[in-house]
Amino acid sequence: MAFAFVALVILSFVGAEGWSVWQARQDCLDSARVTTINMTRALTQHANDTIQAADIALVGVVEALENDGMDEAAKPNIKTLLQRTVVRFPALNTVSIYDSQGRGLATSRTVITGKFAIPRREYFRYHASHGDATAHVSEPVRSVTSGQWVLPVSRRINHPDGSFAGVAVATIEIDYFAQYQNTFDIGSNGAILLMMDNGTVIVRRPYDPALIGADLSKGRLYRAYLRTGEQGSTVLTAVLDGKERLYNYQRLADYPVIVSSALAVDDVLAHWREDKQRTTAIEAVVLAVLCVVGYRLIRLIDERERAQEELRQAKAALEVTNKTLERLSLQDALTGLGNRRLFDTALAEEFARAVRGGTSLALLLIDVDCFKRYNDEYGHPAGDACLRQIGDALLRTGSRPGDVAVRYGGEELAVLLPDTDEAGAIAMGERFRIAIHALEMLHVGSPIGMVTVSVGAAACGPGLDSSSAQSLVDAADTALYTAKEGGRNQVRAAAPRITNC
Ligand SMILES: Nc1nc2c(ncn2[C@@H]2O[C@H](COP(=O)(O)OP(=O)(O)OP(=O)(O)O)[C@@H](O)[C@H]2O)c(=O)[nH]1
Repeated sequence: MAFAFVALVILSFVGAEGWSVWQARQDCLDSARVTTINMTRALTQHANDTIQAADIALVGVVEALENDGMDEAAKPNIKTLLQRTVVRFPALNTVSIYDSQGRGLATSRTVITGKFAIPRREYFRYHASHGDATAHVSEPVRSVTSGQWVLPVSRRINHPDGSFAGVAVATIEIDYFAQYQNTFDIGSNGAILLMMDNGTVIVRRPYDPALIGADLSKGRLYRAYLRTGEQGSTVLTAVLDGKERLYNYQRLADYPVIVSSALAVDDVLAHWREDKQRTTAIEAVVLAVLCVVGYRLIRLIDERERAQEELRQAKAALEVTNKTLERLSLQDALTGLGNRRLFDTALAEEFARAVRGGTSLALLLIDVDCFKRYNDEYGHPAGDACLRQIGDALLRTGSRPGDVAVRYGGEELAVLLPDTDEAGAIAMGERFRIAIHALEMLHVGSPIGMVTVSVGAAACGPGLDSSSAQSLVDAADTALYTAKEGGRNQVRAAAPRITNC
């Protein structure tokens, strides 16, 4: 029972613990998901605003060029316009103008490090072949004017007749995005990614220049993006570093760029794990105390129940012993009949019952005839044996269950007969006398040579006064005396005065 209790407590604890661990893990991941959603939103807004700033700058530049022309005379003004534009939009690295052949016409930069021409650039070829007047965001490239990694945003410049006049390009330093990414707390294993919507990396945190321009279109995150659409969340193990992360991603509304932020599952759960270890240790101690106390308590209850059971058994044994002792204390050891004590108690009870119930009560006093001579002739032990046989005969000679047969004293026996009148008492006395005579025990000292008894019978009926019990005994004794006087071996009733009382 105590072990069952301990097992039950431990099982309940483990079950509840398992459920709460799962629940707490889910809660942590849910709140991390909200964090990544908010981060992604801020990063998306920032990327959108930055590209939009470049686009707005280009709109002004292209408008001015298309209105004022791009000939040699306009060049100084163009340069000033470009430099002012860069100053107005701090996100911009450079704003440059290229002619229809891809040759550099003007740039906001004062120093040009590379070859100032872009005929092979993807965006140049795009604008040369597309007449649309929208901004074009290209994959990151190394700037031809500064050599830095930049994100080009470009617009087509048209001649008045709508033919291709060249390209205006505003570049945003990749570092500008990287610095903004660094303002977020993503733990030691989180990640932020800005990529083209074809899977080409613009910049990633942790920063790695080797990753700029890398193709992640085969990656799991990109595949998740393709599956779910413009935005979503997912838990993935990154191919780049093998870390399991909770990702949130979103495509910019106006530009072909995707932003993703991610927190490592290990980082997310680290705090919780620390707390969990602490609380689990405390819970384990409490559980252990509970088990020990509960175990001891149940052992004590068991022991108490055992002690109570032993006590119950001892009490039952005692009751049996008491009953035996009580029976023995009321029994005559020689004849097995009741003893004088039993007679006195039974007489008082039966007499009271007869008074209460208005019934009759009879008493027989039975005395062995010439027993002194029997003893003298056959010896005292033989006398004892004779008395035993007489006792047996009394018990055998069908008295009613309520009758009480006792050894009244010495060789004198008595039988109390409830609800019996004088006639009944005489009849019963006769039956006893005959039964004893029928034993045919030799007695040379007796007038008829056999053991016989004399019986004195007395009875009393309704209207008794309760002090008359002794009168009944006296009457039976007198009757017995009369039987002896009358020659023994006979039944005599008491004088009418007694029996009709
Ligand atoms: N063996 C034996 N004898 C007993 C016992 N109790 C009484 N006696 C004897 O019974 C005898 C009774 O003798 P008495 O009272 O003189 O009467 P009786 O010889 O029977 O003569 P009557 O009663 O007149 O017929 C005595 O000798 C007692 O010793 C007993 O338990 N065992």
